Amino acid sequence: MGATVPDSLYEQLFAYLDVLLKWNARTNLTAIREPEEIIRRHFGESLFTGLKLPKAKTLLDFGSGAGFPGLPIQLLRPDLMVTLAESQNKKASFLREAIRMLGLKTEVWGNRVEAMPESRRFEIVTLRAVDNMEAAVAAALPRGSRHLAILRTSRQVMPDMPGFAPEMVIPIPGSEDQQLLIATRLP
Ligand SMILES: C[S@@+](CC[C@H](N)C(=O)[O-])C[C@H]1O[C@@H](n2cnc3c(N)ncnc32)[C@H](O)[C@@H]1O
Repeated sequence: MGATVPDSLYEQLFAYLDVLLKWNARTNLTAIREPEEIIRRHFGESLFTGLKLPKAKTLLDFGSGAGFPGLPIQLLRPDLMVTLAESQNKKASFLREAIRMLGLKTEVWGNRVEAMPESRRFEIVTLRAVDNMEAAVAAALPRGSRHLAILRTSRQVMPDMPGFAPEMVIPIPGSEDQQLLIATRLP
């Protein structure tokens, strides 16, 4: 991955890691606590996703948690208008702080995605590790105007995605069975 993630990004990624570790020591943002694991799993999978996504102007990260995959994607693709949707207050507060500290213009929607005005649509919607994938995909469908990008394990049942066709399933390098599913809206 080092060959494709620009060197200029590492300073920002380490700054993000630093603030995440500080917040995670006193509030539970992510169950993964080891910095090496955070880099490998959270950063690695998010950056891999960012490298594989089609060109677009807008992206919604559905249930962003501590910012994955949306925030590393934002760092990798500063041209993209990224919205991080996170319904838990403390996680949304962390995301606002990380964005301020990194000097980004990323939007945080600190509520459930279902509460967004119906008119809000995004070219790409990403979903990773959301608790109820079926319900989340159902809520994500009307928000995605072109693509859904779902990080899932190969053992999970393929979600029902009416109006979308699975286009690519890409294994995540270095993981046991994680994969990136990209689905495209049917014409
Ligand atoms: C298990 S965490 C995963 C976070 C992150 N995507 C990751 O991969 O580390 C799922 C997050 O989705 C949030 N969430 C679940 N349903 C949501 C909804 N409908 N709208 C906004 N956030 C939601 C939860 O609050 C939780 O923080």
